[in-house]
Amino acid sequence: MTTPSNREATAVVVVAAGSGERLGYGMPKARVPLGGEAILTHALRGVAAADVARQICVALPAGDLELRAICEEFRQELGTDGPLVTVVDGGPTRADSVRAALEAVLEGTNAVLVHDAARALTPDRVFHRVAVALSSGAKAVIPAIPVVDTVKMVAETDGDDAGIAPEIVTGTAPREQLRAVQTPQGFDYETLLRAHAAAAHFDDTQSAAITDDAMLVELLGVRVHAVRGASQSLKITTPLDLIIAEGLLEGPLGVRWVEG
Ligand SMILES: Nc1ccn([C@@H]2O[C@H](COP(=O)(O)OP(=O)(O)OP(=O)(O)O)[C@@H](O)[C@H]2O)c(=O)n1
Ligand SMILES: C[C@](O)(CO)[C@H](O)COP(=O)(O)O
Repeated sequence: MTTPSNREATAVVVVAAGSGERLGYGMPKARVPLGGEAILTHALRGVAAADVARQICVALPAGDLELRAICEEFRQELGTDGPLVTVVDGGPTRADSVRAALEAVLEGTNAVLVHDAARALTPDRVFHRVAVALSSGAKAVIPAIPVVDTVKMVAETDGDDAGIAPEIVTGTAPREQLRAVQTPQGFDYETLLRAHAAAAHFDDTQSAAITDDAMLVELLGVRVHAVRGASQSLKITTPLDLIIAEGLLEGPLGVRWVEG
């Protein structure tokens, strides 16, 4: 495997400030137990194991002392040799949380990987593919996997059809051109700062339409490269995802069963 060469100027931003509404545990998702430990602990271990950065900057729900304690325990677990772990208060949207963390990266940082804590089982090789592409000159890199379902566009049904079904199909997307996009997403630091600065002025509708960092960079006209992601990097969003993640951890081969 090619080794990323820019570790000393790289930071990984871990966004963990979400509320976890769809998971429905009544607590921030980063705190929800997975295999007996918090989702955030798994995510941080994955980032540290990949060893692509000198700093991990974690965005947490403001005032969440339990998650702060989890970060502190993780610092102790790493000891003095590991990356610097810093914590910031996240914001009301994912993009706000990313922005808050970007302001806290170390002087001299020129590359940032933005990672969802919710993708707690992301394997090293995905971090490496992203970091290597960045070191090779990309300004923006995302991990992506082929889409297995047929994807259609729909609209709310009106007129004569309204009594039949709530939605009507308006088109079918060409599946061979579609990819399901994951994190960590890697960026040239200045480019990502510029992209987020532009988005800070979006109205509520525009902000709601921003679902990842690469979209903001695309809006600047910067080329975004895609490397291979992994099914194992699933975003723990619903109760079913948590069951799958537990299964990955506890299965006979643990998380090692997975595809390349
Ligand atoms: N204001 C926010 C919202 C989301 N996130 C983070 O962004 C990642 C992806 O978000 P998602 O999976 O949607 O998490 P939640 O917002 O917690 O989920 P939900 O929408 O179900 O509440 C998660 O690691 C989440 O913690 C964040 O840091 N700050
Ligand atoms: C960034 C992301 O994980 C890429 O797939 C995803 O868009 C986050 O979406 P969410 O609705 O904030 O979970």
